[in-house]
Amino acid sequence: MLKVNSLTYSYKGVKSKHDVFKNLDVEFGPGLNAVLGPNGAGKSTLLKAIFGLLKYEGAIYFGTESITKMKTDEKTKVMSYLPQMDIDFSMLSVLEMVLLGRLPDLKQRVSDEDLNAVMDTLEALNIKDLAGRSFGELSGGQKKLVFIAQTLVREPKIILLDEPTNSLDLQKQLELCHLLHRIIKDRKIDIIVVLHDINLAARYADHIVIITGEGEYYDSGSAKDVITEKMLKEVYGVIGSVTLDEENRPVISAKRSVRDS
Ligand SMILES: Nc1ncnc2c1ncn2[C@@H]1O[C@H](COP(=O)(O)OP(=O)(O)OP(=O)(O)O)[C@@H](O)[C@H]1O
Repeated sequence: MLKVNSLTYSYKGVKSKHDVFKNLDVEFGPGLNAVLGPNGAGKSTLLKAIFGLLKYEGAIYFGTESITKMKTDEKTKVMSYLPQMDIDFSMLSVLEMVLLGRLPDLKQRVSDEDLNAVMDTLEALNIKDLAGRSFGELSGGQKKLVFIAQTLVREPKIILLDEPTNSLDLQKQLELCHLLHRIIKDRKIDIIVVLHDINLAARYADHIVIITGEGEYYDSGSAKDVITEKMLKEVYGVIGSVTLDEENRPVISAKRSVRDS
């Protein structure tokens, strides 16, 4: 699976430089990986680095292959990526938007295989009825599901999703996590997902990576091992309790910020 070795990255502006990571080491596990951490920790930056959108120091490996050294077209075959920021308007239909997800493999003519893959993905996300609608007219949550479909319609080895549950209602959040599990099982791929909902991560993730507000590695492992009252306080600055549900998964109840006495 993916391994990040000694990742160092700073955003360089015209006047200033913002250090995000200094020698960050992270190892992901098989299946569904959740990346947790407070605002500004560097979660999106980590996904961008993995997908090759940033010039960083360090090395990222997929098994024994160096992702850092891969050419862009090789990288897009191995991975697909859903960024946090989506475009909001497009004249394309939902079907055409999702078809764009297969762009790296598309021939001059769209094949039945491409169309079937699009319709199967729309069906899996329960949005087949939107196929003919214009993307620009959809609600925020429906647009999000279309972008998720665009990411899933290809068949890469790794899928990177930055806050995919944002703007989805509760039922769709749960259905999406369930679907990700099904995809992992059916296609034998690995998924890395940035989440803010700790309970959702605890319920669905096979492996959790926690980054501090300073962009440092804090902990990783099973939900039961890493989601603790100590972690909530040290990483999120929150006083809360952690209990185990009937499936032995941690459930957090946040009580107050450490800043509020
Ligand atoms: N283009 C940029 N130029 C300068 N600084 C940036 C840029 N993008 C992000 N940053 C800074 O880098 C740090 C990490 O940002 P990043 O978006 O990776 O955090 P995050 O953990 O994904 O946050 P959030 O949970 O709020 O989405 C933040 O301090 C942010 O202000």
